[in-house]
Amino acid sequence: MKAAVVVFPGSNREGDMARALRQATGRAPAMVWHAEHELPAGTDLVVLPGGFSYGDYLRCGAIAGRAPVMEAVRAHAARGGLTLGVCNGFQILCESGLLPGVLMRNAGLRFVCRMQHLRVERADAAFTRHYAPGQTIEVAIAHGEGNYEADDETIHRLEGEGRVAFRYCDAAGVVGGAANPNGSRNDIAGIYSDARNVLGLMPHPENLIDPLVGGTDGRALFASLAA
Ligand SMILES: NC(=O)CC[C@H](N)C(=O)O
Repeated sequence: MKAAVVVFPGSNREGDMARALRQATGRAPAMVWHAEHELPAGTDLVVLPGGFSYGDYLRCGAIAGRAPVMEAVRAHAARGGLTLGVCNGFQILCESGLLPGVLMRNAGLRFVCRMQHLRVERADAAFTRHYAPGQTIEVAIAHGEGNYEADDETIHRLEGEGRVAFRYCDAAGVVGGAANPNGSRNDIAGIYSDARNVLGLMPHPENLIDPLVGGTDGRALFASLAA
């Protein structure tokens, strides 16, 4: 597994992401600056990490979605290449058109930083095969604009095609209500592209890979990719 992590001005989770990838794959990912026009030859997995790319100006991910490197990321995804966007990376995937919908300001208009339970909606994608379908996991969230919104037709299509990857839930696995930290439609925490080779999610699995820092529920995502 050859992974590449794209770094934008203002990214801040690229180190955490690189560590999680190294733990799972046994090799350090390539770090690719946003101004590049190409990905390293033989890249299997492209990761857009979390952070505050371009200072979150305009709207989180809006400028990064148009960065020079995104042409190569788009071509990689179009070839069926695995592409993962976490938090700001999810926002960038939506802003670049690689995933439908948009991440708006959290419904409570506050930055939310806390532990959060998620329900794994399916475990047959390249990103989730080391989880069990319906499994409840606990990871971290840290975002100001995580409120997933799309038009009704898009939501129906995502639901109908089984493209919701993770939903916000409580410790018992119950979805909805106060367990939704940001107002996302249908409690959506992450979605797949139509071919399921692109995954965007707001929570941070890369921060839950070591018992020393609170848990290991994020590990299975990276183990799935490395398998
Ligand atoms: N941790 C992150 O990637 C944060 C994403 C974005 N800056 C937000 O606040 O919504």
